[in-house]
Amino acid sequence: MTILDGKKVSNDIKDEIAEEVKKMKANGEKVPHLAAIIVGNDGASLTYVGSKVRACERVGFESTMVRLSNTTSEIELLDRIEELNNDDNIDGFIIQLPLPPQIDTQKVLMAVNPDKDVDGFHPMNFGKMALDMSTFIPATPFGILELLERYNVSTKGKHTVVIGRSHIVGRPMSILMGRKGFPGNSTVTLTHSHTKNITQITSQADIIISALGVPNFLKAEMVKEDAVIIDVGITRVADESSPKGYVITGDVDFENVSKKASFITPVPGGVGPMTIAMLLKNTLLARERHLAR
Ligand SMILES: Nc1nc(=O)c2c([nH]1)NC[C@@H]1CN(c3ccc(C(=O)N[C@@H](CCC(=O)O)C(=O)O)cc3)C=[N+]21
Repeated sequence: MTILDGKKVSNDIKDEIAEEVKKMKANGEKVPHLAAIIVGNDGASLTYVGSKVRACERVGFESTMVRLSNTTSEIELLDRIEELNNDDNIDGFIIQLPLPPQIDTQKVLMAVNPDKDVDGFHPMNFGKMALDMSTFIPATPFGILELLERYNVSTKGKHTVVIGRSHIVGRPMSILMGRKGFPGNSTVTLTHSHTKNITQITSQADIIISALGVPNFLKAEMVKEDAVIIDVGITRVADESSPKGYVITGDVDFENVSKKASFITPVPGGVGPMTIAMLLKNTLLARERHLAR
């Protein structure tokens, strides 16, 4: 069994990006600048955006965090997006999800200039991804592909089962694993809340990508020997014995499933850190595209 060490790989990627930034600086070029809009005070969202800002500092990017109150109207948010779209200093930006209920998420994501959409959530970029055109690939799926690639995990002709059809993980992942090339060429099954007899499906899988958000959902009885297990779940479970008062728990019963797996991602230290590294990678790409405009 091999642990797919997202923490380590993400650090390697950050080092590679930092090298690129050094070269840009040596050439007198402006460094990439990422902005993040965060609406409200959700603890987990603030933690993630904080990690993104710190990651920018580490690789030498500029970053801007735009904090808006929980009562922000859709119009106000659209105005802020327009400002970032028109701000020549900003190469790329993200709107941290989820958004409060008074805001129509799809409408907001459609307002982002596709050339600055480093999350890859705009329908134009999602469509390009589905059509194998060059674009921003959403950071979490992109991170999973990168992990599979760097550990040379074989995907061709394998049966990949994706659990969860969210717009940011499950749906794009199901498209990407079935694309031509590596990592891809998989036969994909997308499962969700209406799937019947999920164990029958997961136990046939060569690769399982679980993006459900139900702690310890995937049990050893549900996976076959030597399966590849990618755990995208990151649920905070209350735990008074830990310093933060909670522990981050994945979708996978790691202790038991890891005994059967050929490769497995841990939580924390697996897919999460990769997400942040790939957001930086997309920002670097956005800087290059910006220069080309
Ligand atoms: N517009 C938008 N883009 C996103 O990419 C986005 C988002 N909204 N909303 C929420 C999800 C979630 N997400 C994570 C990023 C890093 C970790 C991460 O670094 N996790 C650490 C643990 C972090 C901790 O201690 O809380 C780990 O798994 O090792 C997790 C989750 C990005 N998301």
